[in-house]
Amino acid sequence: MCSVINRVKPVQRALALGLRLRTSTESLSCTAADSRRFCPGVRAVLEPLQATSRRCCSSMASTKGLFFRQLYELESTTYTYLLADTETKEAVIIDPVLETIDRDLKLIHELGLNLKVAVNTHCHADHITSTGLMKKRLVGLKSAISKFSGASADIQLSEGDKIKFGKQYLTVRETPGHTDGCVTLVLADQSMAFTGDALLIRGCGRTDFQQGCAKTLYQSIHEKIFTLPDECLVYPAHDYLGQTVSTVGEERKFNPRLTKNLEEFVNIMNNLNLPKPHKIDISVPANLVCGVHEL
Ligand SMILES: N[C@@H](CCC(=O)N[C@@H](CSS)C(=O)NCC(=O)O)C(=O)O
Ligand SMILES: [Fe+2]
Repeated sequence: MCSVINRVKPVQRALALGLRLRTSTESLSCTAADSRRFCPGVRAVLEPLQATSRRCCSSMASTKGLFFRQLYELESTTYTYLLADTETKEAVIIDPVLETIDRDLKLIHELGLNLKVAVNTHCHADHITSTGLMKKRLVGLKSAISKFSGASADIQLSEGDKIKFGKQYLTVRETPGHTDGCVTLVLADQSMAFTGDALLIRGCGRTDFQQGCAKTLYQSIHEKIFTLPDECLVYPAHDYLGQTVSTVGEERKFNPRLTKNLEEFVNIMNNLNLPKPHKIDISVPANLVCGVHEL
């Protein structure tokens, strides 16, 4: 019994801290097999942890028929997400970065995917999107961004729109506050939310440029993201501490900014005193035209 408790406690600690667990097969599979032999009290602790571990693997999908991959761009610390219908091979890419276009297109080609839409969660200030260049390289690809972003794209998104790929789709939830044109993209079964720079893991997007507004961001996150199921996985556009994924439940409980009341939140956001993103002056104008100067 003691040795079992000793194995469970680090897992609980890791979950409480929001750290990524290794996959169930690596860290919990033997205990899953063993768990049937444990007393009900131990099983009650262990089994939800095994389920969470399976769900929290940052690059796997638990939705049937969904391919999912989290990709990373080193310089701007950006996460790009590739999702596809495993049957039809239709795919969507979220927040692709210019520097990693060759890597992303190679992967799409190797996997035999038919990329339908390249979507930006907002007009990024810290890096240049690859959506415009991708359109030049992939026939039929459409770019998408919020109609409130001020940026040009083939598809101007607004609240409730669906981005379809095969039998799967993402629903658009407008989550302004970091910028006017920020959207969160939610998978049909609400198991995953791509929050851009609105909600970050244990943080949130800054509100001191690009029409940022702390009050608006607070309302967006509480009304449009924290109303999703607790188990919904949160995939942000950036993480500066190496964290890859969180959940709505975790962020509701542990996010040091969003657990405050509105007044305290506004005060925190108005006193972040962050330096401007070093590429802001080239990124914003470029991203207003999908990262290229003619579409
Ligand atoms: N050092 C980076 C920029 C870092 C930064 O400002 N990140 C933004 C998201 S990208 S617009 C942000 O909202 N950060 C919130 C925070 O609390 O860190 C660079 O020079 O590019
Ligand atoms: Fe941003």
